[in-house]
Amino acid sequence: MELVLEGGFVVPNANAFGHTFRDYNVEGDRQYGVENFYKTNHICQTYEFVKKMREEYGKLDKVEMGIWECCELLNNIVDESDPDLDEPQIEHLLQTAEAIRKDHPDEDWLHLTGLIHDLGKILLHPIFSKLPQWAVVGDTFPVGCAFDESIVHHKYFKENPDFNNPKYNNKYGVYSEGCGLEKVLMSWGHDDYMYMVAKENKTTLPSAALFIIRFHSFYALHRSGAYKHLMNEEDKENLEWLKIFNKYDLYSKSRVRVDVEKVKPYYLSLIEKYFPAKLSW
Ligand SMILES: O[C@H]1[C@H](O)[C@@H](O)[C@H](O)[C@@H](O)[C@H]1O
Ligand SMILES: [Fe+2]
Ligand SMILES: [Fe+2]
Repeated sequence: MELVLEGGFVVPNANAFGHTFRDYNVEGDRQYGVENFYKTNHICQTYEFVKKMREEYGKLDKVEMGIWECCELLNNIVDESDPDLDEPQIEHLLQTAEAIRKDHPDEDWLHLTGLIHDLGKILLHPIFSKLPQWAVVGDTFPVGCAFDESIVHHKYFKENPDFNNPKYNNKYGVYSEGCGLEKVLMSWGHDDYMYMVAKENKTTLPSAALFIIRFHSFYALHRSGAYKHLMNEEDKENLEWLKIFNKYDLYSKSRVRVDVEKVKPYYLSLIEKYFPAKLSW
């Protein structure tokens, strides 16, 4: 009973644990850990915290390495916020990229976006002083304005200091109608970091790719349609690509293995096309 979409990527009806995807309410050890993760995440991600992290990690002075090198470093990293997957991250990157390639064979930029979208999780590695999980993974949301009800485990925001700050706890907060997501500070994590890395290292990927990387965990926007009042025209166009991308990011999380050595030459050629050989991280 699998649903077949246009080109050939088959959307499975269960995640790696045999549950429906993104179900934050099923009972079990994994879910317990995920809920605890969001509790800390929602309490600690404040406007001040995000500003500090963007400043520190925006320096990109931690290490020099290539894109593929980083993929390999992610080999032992497991994301504790994810209710659908507990495989090492490199599997997820290749599964996403390969699923996109099946349905959109000519959009090579989108294949590469699939491969690199989660590379920011390298912040969990000891070379980045091993940031805690709550500051790297999980869904993201704007800070500096009210936390929308559609964000997973919303109740934990009550303990976030910004929740009671009148500067931040209303619809627009520090932003204005149609100001553009470019200007919006998002909770700190792998998305914003990888966006900075790609941009500052002068990738030639199109703007839709950078948008996908930066906002792929922003489910309140691309799944629930919240925060639309902050978007500008360019955001609206890019959001369509993000929605296409999300299907592969989410539903390729199954136990299907990818033959790394077989697909590696193809991805190395894309990396060469869109990135310098070494990047500053
Ligand atoms: O748990 C997951 C995981 O951390 C993903 O990488 C992120 O993009 C998702 O938004 C999140 O729900
Ligand atoms: Fe992600
Ligand atoms: Fe992902």
